[in-house]
Amino acid sequence: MAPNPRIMKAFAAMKAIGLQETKVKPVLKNLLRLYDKNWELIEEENYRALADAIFEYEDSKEAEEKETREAITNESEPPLKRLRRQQGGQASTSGCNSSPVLAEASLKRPKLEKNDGSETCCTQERTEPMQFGDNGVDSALVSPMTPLKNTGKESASTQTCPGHEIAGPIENCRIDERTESDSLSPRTSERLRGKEPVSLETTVENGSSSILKDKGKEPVSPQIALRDKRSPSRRASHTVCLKEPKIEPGIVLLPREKVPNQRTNAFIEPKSEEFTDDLPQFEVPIAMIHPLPGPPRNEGPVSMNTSLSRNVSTAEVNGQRSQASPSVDAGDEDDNVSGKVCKTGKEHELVINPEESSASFEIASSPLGEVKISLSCDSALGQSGFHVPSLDEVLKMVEDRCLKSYRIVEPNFSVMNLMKELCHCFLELGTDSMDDKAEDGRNATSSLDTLGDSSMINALGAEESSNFNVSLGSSNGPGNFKVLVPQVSRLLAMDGLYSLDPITRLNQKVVENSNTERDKKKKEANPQNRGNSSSLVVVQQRRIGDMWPAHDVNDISKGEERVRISVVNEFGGVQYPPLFYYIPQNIVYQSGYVKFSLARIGDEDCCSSCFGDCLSSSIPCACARETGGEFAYTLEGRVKEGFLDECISMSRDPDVHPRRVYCKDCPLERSKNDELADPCKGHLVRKFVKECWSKCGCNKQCGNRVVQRGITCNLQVFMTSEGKGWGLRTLEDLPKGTFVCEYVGEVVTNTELYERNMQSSGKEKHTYPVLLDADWGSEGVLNDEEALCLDATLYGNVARFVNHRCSDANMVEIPVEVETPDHHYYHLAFFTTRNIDALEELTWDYGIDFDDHNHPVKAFRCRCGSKFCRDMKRSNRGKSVTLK
Ligand SMILES: C[S@@+](CC[C@H](N)C(=O)[O-])C[C@H]1O[C@@H](n2cnc3c(N)ncnc32)[C@H](O)[C@@H]1O
Repeated sequence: MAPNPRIMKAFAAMKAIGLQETKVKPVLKNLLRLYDKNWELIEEENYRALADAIFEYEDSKEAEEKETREAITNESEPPLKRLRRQQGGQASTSGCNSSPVLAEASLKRPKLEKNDGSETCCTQERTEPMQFGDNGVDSALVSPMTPLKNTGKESASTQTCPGHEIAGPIENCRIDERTESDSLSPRTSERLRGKEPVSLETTVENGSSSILKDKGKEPVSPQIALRDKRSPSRRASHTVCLKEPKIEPGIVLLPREKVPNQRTNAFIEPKSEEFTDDLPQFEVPIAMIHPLPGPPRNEGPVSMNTSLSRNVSTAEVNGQRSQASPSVDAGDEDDNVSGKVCKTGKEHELVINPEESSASFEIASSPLGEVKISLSCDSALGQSGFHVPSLDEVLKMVEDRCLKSYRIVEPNFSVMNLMKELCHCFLELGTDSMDDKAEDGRNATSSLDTLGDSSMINALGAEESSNFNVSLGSSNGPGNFKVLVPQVSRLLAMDGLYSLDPITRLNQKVVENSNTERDKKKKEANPQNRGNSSSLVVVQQRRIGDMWPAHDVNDISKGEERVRISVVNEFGGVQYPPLFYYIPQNIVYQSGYVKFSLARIGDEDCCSSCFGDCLSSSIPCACARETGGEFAYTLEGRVKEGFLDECISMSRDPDVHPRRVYCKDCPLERSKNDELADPCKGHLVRKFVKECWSKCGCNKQCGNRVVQRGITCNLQVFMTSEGKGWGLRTLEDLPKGTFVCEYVGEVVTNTELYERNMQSSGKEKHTYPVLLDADWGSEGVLNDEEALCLDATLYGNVARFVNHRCSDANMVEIPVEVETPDHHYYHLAFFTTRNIDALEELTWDYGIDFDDHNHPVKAFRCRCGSKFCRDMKRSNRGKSVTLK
């Protein structure tokens, strides 16, 4: 590609004032991005903006280096940046302390467009550093702006793209990682869409972005679509071979236009940021959460028409104004309502007499929002042998009756929730504006103590205001059912959360005992162990605009998995994750080409003559071909150590794995800066596991069918303490190599993902797309309509809660072939990288390069707590704070 004359001019201008290209290039890149490639702004006043920016950058870099030096001196430890370079593959797997770090979303956009132009991609095994550079921009490889992008694991030159030197047909330089296995049994060459599997041709259209991942420590994979903003005459054609399947979760593909500030940040990023332990607003749901409309006000046998201004409330029963209950104090004449003013004069009470004259129903709230419900029923009076039944019994019976009588289809319906709903409605109706305290609502804490102190006074007292108490009346009196709800802010409705999480209280105990009573913790944390009180603790989350399914905190999978997966927040605040639909298997959204058919599975890709369990056969069947003629799984259903270790090493220390594909013009790099793209850093050739499937003769329990049988571990979604938002943990000890879960989501094309991101606000804190790029290098030309991603934002499984951990994550992702030998679509499965104790958080390395300041959008600030954390500034800040 001919050097851009404007770039050359800029370099020349800067050279004239003593600034070398190496310093100029990264800053220029960012400036171009910042100014949307408006060269005029850069060229103005003899490149003043550029010069200023370079000096500013130099200053901030100097300050940062100073800070780092100080931290190193203080701690007698090598800088984490170095650790990252040197120890990526030797990460410790235990004893990681959690230094809190802030999080932020990392946003990218995919667009790989097909090009029928020149072949610009090559794939090859790289052992020698190769030189690059014909356009005067290669100096970026050693740019100060990206000191760690090249990681030190390999010299700058080793990352340079050979493409400029390697001409000729792609076939000549492409590598097929399945050579060995193919020699055992020819791999099907059939390709979806009828394309020859010889090259991946991608037209990267300028003026837009595309990024997926740049681990910094390893090659990157393209995740970004490139939208054409250029004139056709300026389009560049690039053929790209991609073979690096490192998946990028937590990276969402967003149009650059939506993140102008982040672009700005990227430019000035080298300055350290203020450390704060404030929790980021993780609870901002991924999906738009609208304020809930008030629940139906005129439904059911009792219609309440309340008009609450200050202490005023009225009630009608079946259209008639209610009679004051015996408890009503008629002294509230000023308000001219039938209601009670308590001694404090600050409570109002709504009294409804059901049709039975002998029953009364009371609901009251204090100015602080505490709500009391009291149902008095004297029909038992005079009946001999009356005893007070247990609350559980009563609730169960009522629920059974309600389910039958009112044809309630929601299996998680509970009276307690009904009562809570009542309280919420009362609060909602009695409050002027829902908007004022929307934020507070996120922090509202509540819990359920079904057997706790029944004293209404205590329950309403300030100290106890976070308890939810239920009690029955005295044994010799009428059944008097009282539900006290403290300040459960109606504002929780903003998040669709009626936050009466019963598990919270149990788990508060877990926290208290965290160091000493692990077994007890396990028991308490697992709602499956909580005996028959579970009927009380199913919390029904309200629907948002009728669009969203409620979460069931006892089992977020709602029975879709073989095990229940509970949800807990031990810290109060929002009790439920953002709403999404739980799906146990990937589902195609619309255009993704995922076609399974038996006809596509050749004899060499299945074991039709097998019977029972393939693993028990002395000769491995055809399904072991993909893994070199040996099954990847042990008889216990774990990934074999050797295979696993190789996958782990590939993830942690990719540089020791030379098998890569290199793009001549890497779309990922172009996505960062399409005019001054860095050379491709190479894409790892990944190892697949192949499982038996329907065309195989074995049975479902065959040892070579692990991922397809789904989750079997006891898992729990929990609120992390480090500020990473929700996370996933195990409730049982897991040996190394255990399959935990698959990353499940909607199968979307890059184009669809791009379109989604165009519509997103760009403010999402958590992001959930992952690229299925593990086999791109062998797929020939993939354009955006063909390249697939998994998006777990709206539809997903528990894997969407797995947080990132730098380098020493306790899970690794392995691509798994199940239904189709074509690796265009595959399953992404998580296996443990070591023995994991119950209650440990499950993590995986997203492969984010936190130092890549060239990214148009910054990654979240990492709070992984690993001593190998690659988010340098975050880590250093954490340390300096610790030292104080
Ligand atoms: C796939 S989601 C993981 C679940 C997420 N924590 C939640 O609450 O839904 C990825 C997002 O989690 C957050 N996250 C994951 N790992 C993190 C880490 N080590 N530090 C800070 N935030 C993290 C980031 O916001 C990221 O975009």
